[in-house]
Amino acid sequence: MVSLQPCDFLRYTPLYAEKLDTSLTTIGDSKESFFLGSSEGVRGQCYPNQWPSENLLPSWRQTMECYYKNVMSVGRKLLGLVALALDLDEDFFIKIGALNDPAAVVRLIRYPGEVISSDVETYGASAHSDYGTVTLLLTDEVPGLQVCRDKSKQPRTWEDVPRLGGAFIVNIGDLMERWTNGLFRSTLHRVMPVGKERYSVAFFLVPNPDCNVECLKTCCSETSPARFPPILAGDYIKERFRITYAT
Ligand SMILES: O=C(O)CCC(=O)C(=O)O
Ligand SMILES: [Fe+2]
Repeated sequence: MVSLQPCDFLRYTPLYAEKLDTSLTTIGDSKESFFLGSSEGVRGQCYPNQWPSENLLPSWRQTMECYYKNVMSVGRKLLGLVALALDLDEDFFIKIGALNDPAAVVRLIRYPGEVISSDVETYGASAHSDYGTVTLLLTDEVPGLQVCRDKSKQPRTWEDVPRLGGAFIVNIGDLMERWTNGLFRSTLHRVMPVGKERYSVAFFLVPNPDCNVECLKTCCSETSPARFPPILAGDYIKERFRITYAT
């Protein structure tokens, strides 16, 4: 069994390395990407980012570190709003330590314009939901992103997600679905190839690996018992990554 450590993710991932829809028997997703984590805290020291040389990309490191800090601050605020919506204190997720040293990552993604062959079923990103709490996504003007509003219904219907200038697209992640007992359903989405190069920047707000994700008290009752057993965020994420890169 492959044992992936958090540091293994902070790197470049080549085309077809990942298959987000693990039920597919086709080749991997047609995208390449670069992952960046926090430069601060214990995590930043234990799992340093891999920076390209300053000569090659002047100021890139500072730009990305600044982006990471700012998007993290938006993510924290958003989790405060989620907590309020769930009848919890605004700082609930802070108080339980979910964001003490979070394993949140920024992912810079490039989808190539050309398709390898029209006979092969390929996706930029095959159907999936993100693993963490919420995802804040920025895209360029190239279409391709689609959402399935009702993931329990077959056959699935997909809708294009338009880009809104100056706004983030927000996805609910699977850990949030577990925390809320399905009240906040994780967003099933995919990226279709449209024959044009496309870029996006995703921020996956993943909590501390040692954070115990168990049904929130405001989300279960005698008539609506917890549907998911408690799990450590780190164990959950590691397993999802393992499957995504193994198939
Ligand atoms: O590129 C996009 O618009 C979406 C990317 C995505 O869903 C992901 O990386 O999880
Ligand atoms: Fe995604």
